[in-house]
Amino acid sequence: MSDPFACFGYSSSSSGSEAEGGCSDDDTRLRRASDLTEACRLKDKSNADPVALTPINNDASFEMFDAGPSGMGLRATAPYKRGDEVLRECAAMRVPNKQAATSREEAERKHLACVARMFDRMHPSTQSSFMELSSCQGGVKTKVGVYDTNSYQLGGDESHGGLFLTLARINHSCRPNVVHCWRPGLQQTLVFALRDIEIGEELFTIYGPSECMDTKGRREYLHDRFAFNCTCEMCTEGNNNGGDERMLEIQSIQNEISSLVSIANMSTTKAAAALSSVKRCLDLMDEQGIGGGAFSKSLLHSAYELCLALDNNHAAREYLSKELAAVRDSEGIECPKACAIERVLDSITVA
Ligand SMILES: C[S@@+](CC[C@H](N)C(=O)[O-])C[C@H]1O[C@@H](n2cnc3c(N)ncnc32)[C@H](O)[C@@H]1O
Repeated sequence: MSDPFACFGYSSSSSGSEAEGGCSDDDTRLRRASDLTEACRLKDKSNADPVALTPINNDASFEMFDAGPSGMGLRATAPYKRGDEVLRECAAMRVPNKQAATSREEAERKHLACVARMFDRMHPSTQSSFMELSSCQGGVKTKVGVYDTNSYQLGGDESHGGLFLTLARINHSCRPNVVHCWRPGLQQTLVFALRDIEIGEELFTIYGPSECMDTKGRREYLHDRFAFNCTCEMCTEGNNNGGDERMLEIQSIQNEISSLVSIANMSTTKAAAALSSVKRCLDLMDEQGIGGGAFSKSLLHSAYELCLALDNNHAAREYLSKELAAVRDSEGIECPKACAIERVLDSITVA
């Protein structure tokens, strides 16, 4: 899977170097305690007796169900508040993304051999859970087909991918209600609620693309990259409520903001214009239902920098506080990035 937030200078799959920065993942306070020691009991497709599927949270507040055209999915069995931790999980399999090869065929052969080797190392019960997962490659289900359909990037450098047996059951939405985040310090992927979620609501993360696109662009991207026709709420709405126009305007503002080179040395007029674009973009994201922390934190950071350039420390502080809330909600309360922002917040003087 790709990293939908990488283009914002943020990575959903990496929180950067977690060994540094004074906040250890060991003392991360969880809003929802979790432990990987017990098997979770999830319901099978027929809705018959719950079946033990994969080693995940022993207090998981979700279950697996038949989500219709998108296959199996996970839905909430308890309400979540924005920022709640939904899941944390270790990879059942890790595979390097790029291996030295002289041709595409050789690279594919090596990839296939690596997945097969890693599969052989897994416990037989993990092997069966792995083979129960879906595959976007038609015909006979293969190990590599299952891996390629369900794996996520581990970290922003994209050197390795990993397959998580429970995360793999979360379907995609272009308007997700959860966000996943690889935490190198924990060597786990964590999933957080992007907004309040009610009992019975399906959990959706975002597989990509990393930039805002209209329905046609997103559908093409998802089809090319993951071989499915997206049936999510936003794609079904299309431009009914002006969604496509909003997404294209958001994309254009994001491009404009990311092309700003040195905010610190910018003229006041330019900085003020850029700040009003950022505000417009944040409003559009809210209207489009993608205003959750994972999407907005990079823009909030730009707004903070622009306010500093405009010598408005008060507003800078407000934007940085909002960014901190967004980071905590989407990466964890005491993730290293949140700790770093806290230190900067403390250093901003307001007259
Ligand atoms: C990582 S798996 C998700 C879990 C899967 N539905 C299952 O039954 O195990 C990805 C696959 O789910 C399906 N899927 C996920 N999100 C979808 C969406 N928005 N629209 C249509 N199919 C989707 C596609 O078949 C895709 O290849």
